[in-house]
Amino acid sequence: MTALSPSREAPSLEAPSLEVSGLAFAYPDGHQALFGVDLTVRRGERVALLGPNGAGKTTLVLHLNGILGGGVGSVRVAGLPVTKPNLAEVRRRVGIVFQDPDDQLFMPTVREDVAFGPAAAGLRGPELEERVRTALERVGMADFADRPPHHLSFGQRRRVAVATVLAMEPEILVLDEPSSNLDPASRRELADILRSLDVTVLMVTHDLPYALELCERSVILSGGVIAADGPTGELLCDEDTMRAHRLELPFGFDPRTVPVRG
Ligand SMILES: Nc1ncnc2c1ncn2[C@@H]1O[C@H](COP(=O)(O)OP(=O)(O)OP(=O)(O)O)[C@@H](O)[C@H]1O
Repeated sequence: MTALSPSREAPSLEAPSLEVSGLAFAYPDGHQALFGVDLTVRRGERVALLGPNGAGKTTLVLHLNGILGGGVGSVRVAGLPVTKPNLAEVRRRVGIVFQDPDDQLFMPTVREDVAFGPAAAGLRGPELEERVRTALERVGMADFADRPPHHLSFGQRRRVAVATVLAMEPEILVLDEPSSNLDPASRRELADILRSLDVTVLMVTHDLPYALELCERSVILSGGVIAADGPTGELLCDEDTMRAHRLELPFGFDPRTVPVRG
């Protein structure tokens, strides 16, 4: 891996990608959104973060790269505590793909959007070009490098948004509703891309079949606490747990009959 800056601290290879310990957080208006969340995600795992509306999923995700902070407890990314002095390195290690790709794409061309993060971190010349090319190839968008992002379809823009994050060579890729607004073919293609990546993934989703397809493990966050954590297939078959946390499978979908791909 190319060093982006001389001061960059190497991630600990022994540490889990993500360690959240006792995280409790109230918004400034006093609303308590998290009540002591413990979550460990090991290197290379793909984990779905499930839960009803208002459960605290976004609040938790915004703590992973320090957009929110100041509560109780701790978050570590590859061993590095998420604290103010570490924010630049934490934000390189935690790549968040937001639900709306237009929140992440703002440059005149796809190439410039994907280059933006690594260039801001100091990468230049052939190394930067190589980083951009690799990231776009990984999402199947190499032929679109010179196009303006706003000329692309929604599904293509989402792939480019994933590439902007991959270009930073993150420790963990966090995706917020990655399957939303995608047609069935784009949904499947994105699943194939995510499955092919050699990176830890935490995926926030209400799309339970997508969670089953992509993530061997799921965590249910409900009422600001982790209510369940286990193999996705088992959780989705646990009718009491599903009902208790307002999780519903699509009509006719039977998780017992879906083969889980590695
Ligand atoms: N800026 C804010 N100020 C006060 N309360 C907030 C704020 N943002 C979110 N909340 C509250 O915190 C709780 C958790 O919200 P959060 O957005 O984290 O849930 P979520 O699980 O991501 O929900 P959804 O599935 O609907 O996206 C909710 O009760 C919400 O109303």
